[in-house]
Order: sequence, then C-alpha cells, then structure tokens
Amino acid sequence: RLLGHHGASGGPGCKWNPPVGAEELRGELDRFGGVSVRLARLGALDRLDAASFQRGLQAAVQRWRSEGRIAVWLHIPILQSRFIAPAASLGFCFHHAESDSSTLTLWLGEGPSRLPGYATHQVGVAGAVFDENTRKILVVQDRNKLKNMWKFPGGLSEPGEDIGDTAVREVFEETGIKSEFMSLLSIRQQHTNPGAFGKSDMYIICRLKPHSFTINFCQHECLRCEWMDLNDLVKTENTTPITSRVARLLLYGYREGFDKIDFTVEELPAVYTGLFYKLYHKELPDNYRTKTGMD
Ligand SMILES: NC(=O)C1=CN([C@@H]2O[C@H](COP(=O)(O)OP(=O)(O)OC[C@H]3O[C@@H](n4cnc5c(N)ncnc54)[C@H](O)[C@@H]3O)[C@@H](O)[C@H]2O)C=CC1
Ligand SMILES: [Mg+2]
Repeated sequence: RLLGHHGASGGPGCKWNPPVGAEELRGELDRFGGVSVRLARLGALDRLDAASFQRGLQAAVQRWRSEGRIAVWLHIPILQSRFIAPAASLGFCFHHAESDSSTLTLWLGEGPSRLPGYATHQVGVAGAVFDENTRKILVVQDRNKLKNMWKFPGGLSEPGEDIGDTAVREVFEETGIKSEFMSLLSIRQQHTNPGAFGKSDMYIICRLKPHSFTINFCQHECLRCEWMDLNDLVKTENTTPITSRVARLLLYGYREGFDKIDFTVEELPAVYTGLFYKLYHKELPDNYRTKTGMD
C-alpha cells in the first residue's frame, strides 16, 4: 500500500527555491516504515539558517511522502534548537525531550497518528521495613508536608533502576537503615499528579527486611523517624490511607504467612532482545513450575 501520493514532485515554489540542505536531510528507515533523521549525524548544518532548513525539510517531507513513509522522527540536538520552529511550522510536534536533545514527529500515514507516545508515568517506591522479631515497622514524617503524617520512607526511581533497589536505596538515604528486598506489596496509580509534572504517578510499596537498626535520618527530607509497633501504625489516625492499608496487609501477612501478601521477584530472559527482566507475582507452587508437573 502506497500512502500519500499527492504532492510528490515539487510544488510551484520548488523550482525557484532549490531545497537547500535537502541532500543532507537523509534518514534511516525503521521497521514500521517511518524515517528517522538525526541532525547530530548530518554535517553541514552549522551554517544552515532556519529558513533554508525549513525549505530543505519541506522538500524532504514531500519526498518521504511520495516514497510512502508513514512518519518522520526528527532528532534535534539542543544546540540546533533553531530548527524546531521551522519543523513545527511544517506540522511536526514534540514527541519527547532529553537533557541534550529533542525529538519531533510528523505522521504521514493515513488517518490519525498511530505513533506511540512517550513516558506516561513517574515511578515512586517506598520500603515497608518490617522486623518480624520485634514486630516493628520503620516510619517517617516528611519535613516538607503541611500535615505530619507517618508514612514509609521512599522516593522516585532512577532511570534503569529496579524497584527493589529504589526501595533499599531510598530507605537508606532517608533513614540510615540497611535492608533487603523481600517482596512487592501494593501498587497505586494516580493520574494528573501535581508532583509528576501532570503525568501519572505509580507508587509501589515493597516489603523489606532490616539488616541494621540504628536510625540516622536525613534532616532535609524527614522530620521524625522511628521504629513503630505494627499494631500502633494500624491504629493511628495520623497516617495516610495507603500507609494504613498496607500496615493492615503486613499485619495479615505476619499472622497468616507472608505468602498470602507477597509478590516475589524472579529474573527471566527476554525472548527477542536477549535482555533480562524482573517478573513479580505470587509464589507459584513447584509442581506448577514445570510443564511435566501439570499433568
Ligand atoms: N501516601 C504516601 O505515603 C505518599 C506517597 N508519595 C509517593 O512517593 C513518591 C515520591 O516520593 P518522594 O519522597 O516525594 O520522592 P523523593 O524521596 O525522591 O524526594 C524528592 C525530592 O525532590 C524534592 N522536590 C520535589 N519537587 C521539587 C521541586 N519542584 N523543587 C525542588 N525540589 C523538589 C523534594 O524536596 C525531595 O527532596 C511518589 O510516587 C508519590 O506518589 C508521596 C507522598 C505521600
Ligand atoms: Mg522521599
């Protein structure tokens, strides 16, 4: 199927405005039929002004259309940001930006754009550090909050960081307590979160096992930090609904067995990419783990 035949070879303006820089605007084809142009990889753009770039891009877009490309991905290094406005005037929109570049897209296919969006969520992770021997749980009060409610220490995940590693790192940074990841207990999803720049927030609580007990809390982020009896956290009014709920969940797990509440983790190989990933779920009994055990 050929898309967008129209306007293939030069409109009226083209003869008199040779597409300056059009030769340079070469892209790579992706497996979906889109073309990706990385300005950082193209030479001779330093002396190109915005108007010439726009003419060159317009001619290139016409060419890509005639070749049936479904989309254009335009990667612009931050120092070449003068090319953003000309691209936008040809219909390009921001797809995303990183610290040193932005990526704009133009959909050329039929109907509305089917290009995937960019990041949708921020991920926050808290650690519920529970000591089974003393039945105590580690809680903090935020310094920067209007109401000083007890909550689990935690914070935002860094790019490429495992959920459990975020929990352990944040707990240590905020309280000085060393701990080990045991399981995932809950996931909260909230949209248009003010702290997530209007994106959605995914807040994950992990069960951690303490390896040290002397509190040395971060004065910047925390006002108070203590080991609290789990029953007291379950009963207190001075906490958030999510903390209260997870405290009840922990009490249930403590009494009836943590396998009732734990999503444990396992690392598995990805089929196509050769990468590895972490899979979290309730414990699978041994006889369900192998195909032969199923009959
Ligand atoms: N119910 C609960 O127990 C609560 C859960 N959460 C969740 O925790 C996660 C975030 O945890 P945090 O402890 O907030 O992250 P965090 O531990 O990574 O700390 C964020 C840091 O960034 C600073 N910061 C944030 N916005 C700033 C700005 N505009 N300018 C300057 N500094 C700024 C804060 O002061 C803080 O030091 C989210 O997923 C959130 O939904 C947050 C509050 C309460
Ligand atoms: Mg925090």
